[in-house]
Amino acid sequence: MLSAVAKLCCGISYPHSRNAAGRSGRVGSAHSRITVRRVTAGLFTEGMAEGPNAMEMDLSYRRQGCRALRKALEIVQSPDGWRTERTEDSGDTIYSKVLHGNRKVFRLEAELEAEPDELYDVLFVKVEEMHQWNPSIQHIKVLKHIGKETMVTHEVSAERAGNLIGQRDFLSVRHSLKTGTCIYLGGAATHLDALPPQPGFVRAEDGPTCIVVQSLPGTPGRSRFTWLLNMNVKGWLPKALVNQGLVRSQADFMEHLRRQLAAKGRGSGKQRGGE
Ligand SMILES: CC(C)CCC[C@@H](C)[C@H]1CC[C@H]2[C@@H]3CC=C4C[C@@H](O)CC[C@]4(C)[C@H]3CC[C@]12C
Repeated sequence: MLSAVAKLCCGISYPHSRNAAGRSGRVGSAHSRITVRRVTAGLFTEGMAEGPNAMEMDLSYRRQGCRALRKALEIVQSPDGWRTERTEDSGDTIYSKVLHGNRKVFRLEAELEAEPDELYDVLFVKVEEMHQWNPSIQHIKVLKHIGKETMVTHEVSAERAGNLIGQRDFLSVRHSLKTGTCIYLGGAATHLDALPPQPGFVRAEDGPTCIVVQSLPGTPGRSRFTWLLNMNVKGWLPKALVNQGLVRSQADFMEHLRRQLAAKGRGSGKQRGGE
């Protein structure tokens, strides 16, 4: 499953280069494949990139996004070493695992009242609106779109998010992948010359992180939601406090996401309630 997704991830990100590589027959070594991609990618990002450097940058962000998703999936799908951190009344469970280098990551498993496509819309397409329904976020700005699947975003957490951790900002590459019944959202910290760390802000690092949303066979309108939170909040803070804050913000996020999905449902007449 994992390797299939990893292949899809890279394949779908470069469908045009895959065709070009196929036509020219240069699919032999990894090196020749990369060469073909370099040449063809620019043709399809016209209008977004200016000049050869910008083209290279776009390609680099695509690669970073793809790699982030692949790495995050590796972590989230690894079967061993998870312990239950917390079970919510909603049925959500948060598991944690300590990775090499002593980094603790959190995996949240939930079922949601929404189709994968709806979640794709709320969490990826309309990412800039997230602060409107999630008080842990002060603002999110898409700084760069690279095709439909990849973007570079700047995120600022609200002062109250994570309680004692304090406000943070993040610069991330976000990459998405849709298959028939599943959506994958991956992300990782990145760099953008135009947005170096801001004075007065501690720049935290998100990722490799991912959200996987799968439709549930036999229950239309519901999906299974898996979220890997893998964050270096930076700064000098006691580990126990950081980990507590992270679990808390993960649980809070779900509460607000559910509320938003319910509100959207009512808006479109899908659900009745509150009258
Ligand atoms: C503990 C403190 C420092 C931070 C608390 C806020 C955390 C939970 C916030 C800050 C930025 C947020 C992320 C911003 C952007 C995205 C991309 C989207 O496609 C899925 C959700 C995701 C991945 C958010 C998850 C929640 C998030 C990580």
